[in-house]
Amino acid sequence: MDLAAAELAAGRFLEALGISTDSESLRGTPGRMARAYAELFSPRPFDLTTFPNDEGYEELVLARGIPLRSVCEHHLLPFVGTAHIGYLPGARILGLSKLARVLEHFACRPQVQERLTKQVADWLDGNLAPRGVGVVVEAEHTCMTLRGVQATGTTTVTSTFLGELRADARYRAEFLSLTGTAG
Ligand SMILES: Nc1nc2c(ncn2[C@@H]2O[C@H](COP(=O)(O)OP(=O)(O)OP(=O)(O)O)[C@@H](O)[C@H]2O)c(=O)[nH]1
Ligand SMILES: [Zn+2]
Repeated sequence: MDLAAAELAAGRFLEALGISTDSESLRGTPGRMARAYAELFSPRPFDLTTFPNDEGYEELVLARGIPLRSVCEHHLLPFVGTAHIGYLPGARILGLSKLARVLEHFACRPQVQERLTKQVADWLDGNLAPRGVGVVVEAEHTCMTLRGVQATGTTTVTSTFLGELRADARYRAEFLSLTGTAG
């Protein structure tokens, strides 16, 4: 990332939109814009901490209501909401915080909600080798609610189910019921 170049470009962007940055209050705005977007596009590294599933726990492990913030790649406006991420353990279980960290990892980039949902599910599937994975994301896209069609209050729901959570309707129903997304 080149923050100085981003600040220069942000200043030119505002100028082109007829927004003067001459006042004391706006003087630092191009720099703040550059730093704000840099922050939104900088995922924090994390360790994949897993433990042996010594007890042979076979049921759903589910983190509900994980806060989500990302940026839509079409308008670079935020979308915010919650994600529910769960898996059916195989030989290993995952450190619980990592479910939120995986989400953050894929959210910190220009995104579309469908891809984000699938990337989280595929990452868990590939790195943890669980028997099944489920990811449901509910988010408000400000490009759709604050501007454009201005569909205030609309939320978008996306989901990906893999393995036994895809194949076995009982597990999927349990996931949807526990997350309150069964409809
Ligand atoms: N599928 C999908 N679309 C998204 C997402 N975030 C934003 N969009 C949509 O991306 C589309 C871009 O459409 P365009 O017609 O190129 O842009 P636009 O003229 O600003 O469209 P309007 O928002 O309808 O005014 C819009 O329909 C947005 O709602 C997302 O996560 N997934
Ligand atoms: Zn958008």
